[in-house]
Amino acid sequence: MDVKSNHTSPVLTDPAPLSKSRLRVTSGLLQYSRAAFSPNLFLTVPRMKTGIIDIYASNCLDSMESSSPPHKKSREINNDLVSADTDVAYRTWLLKYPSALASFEQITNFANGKRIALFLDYDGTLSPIVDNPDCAFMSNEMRAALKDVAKCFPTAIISGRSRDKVYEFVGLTELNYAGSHGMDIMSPVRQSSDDYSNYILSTDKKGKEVNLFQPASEFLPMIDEVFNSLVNSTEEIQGAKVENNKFCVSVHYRNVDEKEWTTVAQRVHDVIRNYPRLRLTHGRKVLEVRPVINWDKGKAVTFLLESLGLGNWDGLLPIYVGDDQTDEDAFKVLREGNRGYGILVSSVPKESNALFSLKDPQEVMEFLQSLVVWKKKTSTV
Ligand SMILES: O=P(O)(O)OC[C@H]1O[C@H](O[C@H]2O[C@H](CO)[C@@H](O)[C@H](O)[C@H]2O)[C@H](O)[C@@H](O)[C@@H]1O
Repeated sequence: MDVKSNHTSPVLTDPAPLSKSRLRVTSGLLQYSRAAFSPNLFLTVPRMKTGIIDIYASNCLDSMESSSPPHKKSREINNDLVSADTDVAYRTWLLKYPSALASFEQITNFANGKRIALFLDYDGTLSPIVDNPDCAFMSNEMRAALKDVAKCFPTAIISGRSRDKVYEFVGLTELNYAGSHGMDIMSPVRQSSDDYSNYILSTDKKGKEVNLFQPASEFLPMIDEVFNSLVNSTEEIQGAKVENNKFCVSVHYRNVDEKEWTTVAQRVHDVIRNYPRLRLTHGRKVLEVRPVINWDKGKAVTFLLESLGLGNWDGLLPIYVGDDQTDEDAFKVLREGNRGYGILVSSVPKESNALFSLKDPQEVMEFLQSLVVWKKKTSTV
C-alpha cells in the first residue's frame, strides 16, 4: 500500500469547539420545531446555511422529533381530513419541486448532447426505510435497474453507511462507492487525483488497482472509542442501536419509545461533549456523530467527478438523487451555477436545494429505468 501525500487537506486544523455561543447561533437554524407539524402537515423546514448542523443537547429533542416525520399511515387512520390536507400540501409542494418522472422529457431534453453522471444515496433512496438498519435490503428489481443504469452512465453511491456495508447491500461491481457521508471514497486511479491528500492505493473486489480517499483517516481511533462509549451508554435504552459507519457513528432511536428520546439525546451529548473535534447531525430517526472536517457529500460529488475524468463540467449533466439532510450539500453543489439536477426523494413536503422530487424508492427505480430506455433509444438514432 502506498500512501500518497499532500496538497489540499480537508481536515480543519483548528476546529471550532462546541462552544455554547456557537451552538446558540446554529440552534437558531433548527426551526424543525414541533410547530412545523401544522395541521396541514406542510413542513416549514428552512434552507440550511450548511448541510451540517451542530446541535446543543437542549435543542436535540425538537430536532429529533422534527427530523422524523410521523408515518403517514397513522395520521390517516386517525383523521381522514388530515390525510386530504396532506395530499393537497404534497400536490402544492410538487409545483415547487416537480416530479422527475413527470418532468422526464424536460430533463432529457436538457441532457441531449451531454454526458449524464449519476449519484445516488442508499437508505430511503435505493432501499425503503425499515426499522432494523441491518435489514435495509434493496429489491432485486432495483438491483437490476441499478446495474443497467451503471452500464449507461458513470454511477456512484454516496452513503452515510460504511463503504463495505453499502457494497454488501448493493453487491454490484459496476458502480463507484463512497461511504461515511463521502469520507471514504473508492475511485479509479487517475493522474489528476493528486490534487487531494490522503490517497491510498488499494485494490477493489475484482483485484483492480483503485484509489482510496479517506480525508478523516486520522479520526479512526477516536471514532472507534466513541462507538464503544455510545454502545455502553445507550445499552439500557430499549430499542437504541449504535452503528459503526467507519468514519462516523449512527445512534438510531427509531425503535426507542418517544418518552426515552430525551435520554438518548442526553447520553449521546454526554459522550461527545468530551470530543470537540466531533459533531452531531440529524438524519431520519438517527443521530450521527462525525468528524469536524470540511468535507461532505457535495465535495464528494466534485471529487468523484474529477476521479472519473469528468471534472471539467462542460458537456456534463450530473444528477444526484437523495432523501436526507446530508444530501442537501450535494444538491447545493449542483444547483449553484446550474451545474446539474438534484432530485429529492420525499413523500412529505420539505424545503430543499433539489430541483425535482420523487416520492419513494419505487419512483427512483422507475426514473432509473426510464433513463436506460431513453439512453438506448437516443444511442440508436
Ligand atoms: O446516506 P444514507 O445512505 O441515506 O445513510 C443514512 C443513514 O441510513 C441508515 O439509517 C436510516 O435507514 C435505516 C434503514 O432503513 C433506518 O432504520 C434508520 O432509521 C434511518 O436513519 C443507516 O443505518 C445510517 O447509519 C445512515 O447514516
